[in-house]
Amino acid sequence: MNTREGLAPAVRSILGAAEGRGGGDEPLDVTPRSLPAALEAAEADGRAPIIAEVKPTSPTADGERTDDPVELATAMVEGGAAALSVLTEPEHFGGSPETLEAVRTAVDVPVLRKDFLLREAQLDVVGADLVLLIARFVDDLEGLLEAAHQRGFQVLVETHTPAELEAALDAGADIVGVNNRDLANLDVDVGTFERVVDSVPATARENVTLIAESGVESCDDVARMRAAGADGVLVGSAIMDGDVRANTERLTSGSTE
Ligand SMILES: O=C(O)c1ccccc1NCC(=O)[C@H](O)[C@H](O)COP(=O)(O)O
Repeated sequence: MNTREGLAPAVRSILGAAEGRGGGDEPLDVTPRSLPAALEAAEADGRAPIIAEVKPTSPTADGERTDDPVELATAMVEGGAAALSVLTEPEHFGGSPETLEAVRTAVDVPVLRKDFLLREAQLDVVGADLVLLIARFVDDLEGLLEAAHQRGFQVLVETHTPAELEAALDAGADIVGVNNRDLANLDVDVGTFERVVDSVPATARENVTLIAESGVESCDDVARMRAAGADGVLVGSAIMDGDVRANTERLTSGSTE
């Protein structure tokens, strides 16, 4: 573990649970749907490149959404989402590997497995088009990134600081997220993406797909992330809260109504 110092109790609890979770029996071999291609296709089609997240609950959410995750996911795709993110973390986010499997079967867009993966065997629990590795929490980022790539996964390496972004690029990440949510205290500041991306020379980010994560609520927020260099914008709460299809449509179409 990189460091747990100063982490919010909820995040310490998430990591404790992640350490105790097992893995798969043998290495998976996945054939992924391309995230960069899906983001580009959305743009070419006049849609903002949104990765919509099926997040039944979270430590910062009020209550839990109990409707069928496959119906939610399908509504997100009908609303124009370029890709989906599906929580598989069970204890704090109400997700499961089975949910991801069912969603991935039902849709034809790339699906990210959103979880707190710490060890190689945990990659082998369920197939997905991408897996998330959080730079702050993974001890051997380069090793786990390579292990995921060997299985065919695309990898979204999540960062929050300039140092983490540089470490992700040094480790060979080609899809990098900047989380506007600080996992130390769960505060959200949508200026984080701009500051972190600005701190790294443009040449270092060439050929890297950049994803802005968390705290995006409005079309103005989406436009702001895109102007700062985001190739895709990952949105959870603002889509999960209310009519999922209408919320996705609003953000992908850029409508301000
Ligand atoms: O969302 C949380 O409450 C949370 C708490 C502790 C660790 C991680 C958490 N979220 C992870 C995420 O990255 C978000 O689910 C994702 O970026 C979407 O964020 P949002 O659009 O703000 O729901």
